[in-house]
Amino acid sequence: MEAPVVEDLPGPDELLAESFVVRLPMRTRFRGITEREMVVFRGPAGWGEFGPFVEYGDVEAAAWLAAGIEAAYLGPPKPVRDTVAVNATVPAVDADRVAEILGRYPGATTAKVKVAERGQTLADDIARVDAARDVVPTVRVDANGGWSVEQAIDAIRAIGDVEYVEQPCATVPELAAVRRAVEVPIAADESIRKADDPYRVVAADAADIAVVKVAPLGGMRATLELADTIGLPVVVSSALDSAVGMAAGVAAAAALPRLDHACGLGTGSMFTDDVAEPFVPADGLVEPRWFTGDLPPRSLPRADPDRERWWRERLVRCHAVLAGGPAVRDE
Ligand SMILES: O=C(O)CCC(=O)c1ccccc1C(=O)O
Ligand SMILES: [Mg+2]
Repeated sequence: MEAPVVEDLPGPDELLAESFVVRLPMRTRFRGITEREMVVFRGPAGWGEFGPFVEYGDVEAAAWLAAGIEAAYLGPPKPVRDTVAVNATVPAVDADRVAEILGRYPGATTAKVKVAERGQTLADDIARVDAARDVVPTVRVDANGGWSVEQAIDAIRAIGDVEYVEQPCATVPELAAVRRAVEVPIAADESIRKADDPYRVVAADAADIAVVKVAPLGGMRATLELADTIGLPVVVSSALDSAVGMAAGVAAAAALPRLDHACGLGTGSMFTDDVAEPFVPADGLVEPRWFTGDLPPRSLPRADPDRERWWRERLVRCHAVLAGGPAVRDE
């Protein structure tokens, strides 16, 4: 794990002093989940989020805590733009639901459509992508590593023209093989977000675009640093963050010297409730906002008490990882 992002790592009690464990129900199943839980906590620079997916081990999850601490203690980096274009995100739903989902992203001209979902067929993917093409001019797809090289090549040819294909296969060599075989640009997501070495993607010529997510990369500044050194155009995307985590994603996107693609920062509309006013696009754009004041406490969607305990204990363990305590590894 990298060095802590703030000079003096605040203690776990301080992080939890003004914090809430929240549960955000989702409108539509996404990535196999129907609700998100996370901790939001307040520091001198505003609110930060700690919401690693529940299956992540403590070492991987510690990067998410580093990102939350950066938000709460350092605040956002200096922006270079006032607005960030966002894509609509379409889960692996039936084609007849696509228009309704796209309706939650007012003015968005780019849709990211999930494909290669287990239990579905290529025909389902094509129908879903075509339904999105009926509504927006630009469509990208995200397979989340669900295809073999052969399947990816066949599917990409069958799906036809798209802006790019995100993570068609699970591994870097597979991405490189697909990229050599097709004309369509390839974006790397998991190969950056979950990799020991995100630069392997570049060394292997495996991608045209890097998808970057602030929380798993350990913060806004770490994301800007990666974007600066990786030598690929980047797309900043959410990790299904609450409005507090989204603020950090939007802030990172707003601070990038160069940003050519719509970002995956519109997922606030997937929740039926949020910890603060969500980032809903207007004309396909979101504006940076930073949460420093009181969050509306009575309307906060709180998690069950046993889940609260689980999250607080998890935060304390991840804090120990950041503090460089006894060496721990995820299996
Ligand atoms: O990029 C987007 O449009 C939304 C974010 C998204 O798809 C996502 C959200 C949480 C976890 C993984 C992913 C992903 O890109 O695979
Ligand atoms: Mg992805």
